[in-house]
Amino acid sequence: MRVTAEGLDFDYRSWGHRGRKKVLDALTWTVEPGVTGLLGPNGAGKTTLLSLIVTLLPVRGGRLLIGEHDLATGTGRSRARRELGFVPQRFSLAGELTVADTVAYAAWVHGLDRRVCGEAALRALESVDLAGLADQRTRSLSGGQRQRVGIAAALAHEPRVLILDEPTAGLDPGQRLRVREVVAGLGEDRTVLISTHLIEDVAHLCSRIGVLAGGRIEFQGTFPELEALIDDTSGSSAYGSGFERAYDRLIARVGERP
Ligand SMILES: Nc1ncnc2c1ncn2[C@@H]1O[C@H](COP(=O)(O)OP(=O)(O)OP(=O)(O)O)[C@@H](O)[C@H]1O
Repeated sequence: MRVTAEGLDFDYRSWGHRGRKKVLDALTWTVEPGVTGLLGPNGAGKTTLLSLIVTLLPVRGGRLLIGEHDLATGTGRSRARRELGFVPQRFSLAGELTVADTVAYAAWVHGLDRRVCGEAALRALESVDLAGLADQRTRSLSGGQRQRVGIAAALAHEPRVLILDEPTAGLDPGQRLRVREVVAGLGEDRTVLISTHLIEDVAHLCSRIGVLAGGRIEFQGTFPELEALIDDTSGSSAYGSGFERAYDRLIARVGERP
């Protein structure tokens, strides 16, 4: 299932908040099935775009479609919500609940019949490789395990589109790798869109990449295509030369393109 933005505008002022005039400016982009990375400098509007996609913010200008469902209409939004799973940048888990109950509750909130929520939770936990911890209380989990519980909770109602806002931020390298492996598997039969600052994530995970800058998708393509934007004369590759510096260079190069 595709996510399609056509001429999408957004500003927080018309939404009653203080802030910069335009965050998204006639943004046009199609996210295809598989894992797509959304990159961009701090404050570029990545979380805003994800919030519009998952219907947390209203579409006021342009069009946004989840498959055929147009988020500008009430019917479109409610149909789209069944197809959407979302893991926000920060979320909290009720520490006293077990892992299985946490995910079963999320399934129930997403409208599944109470009688099938337990089964749905186990399926989702298997897909993030956490079925072995089903009976453990969430307060005893590591950061990476918590993140995987969050992903399972977003998956339990079997959405075809999964949106992850910085899923590996704050994790240690081992946990990051584990979350990455899980996300890669999920992209085999879904549309997965992840926002990230980590060039390692996009290098290892994303079949397609979009770079958000100046309110628009300034670059779309594969990681090697993005890498090719780095100055050839620097003689270094994005992946091999210090991730953060390389990331800044990549983003700067995208912004400089004619
Ligand atoms: N609720 C809000 N009210 C007013 N302005 C906001 C609000 N949320 C975000 N903004 C502003 O909108 C712009 C885009 O923010 P957003 O969080 O979408 O960017 P981002 O690319 O996700 O940033 P980061 O990489 O730092 O997470 C920023 O200038 C931010 O200050």
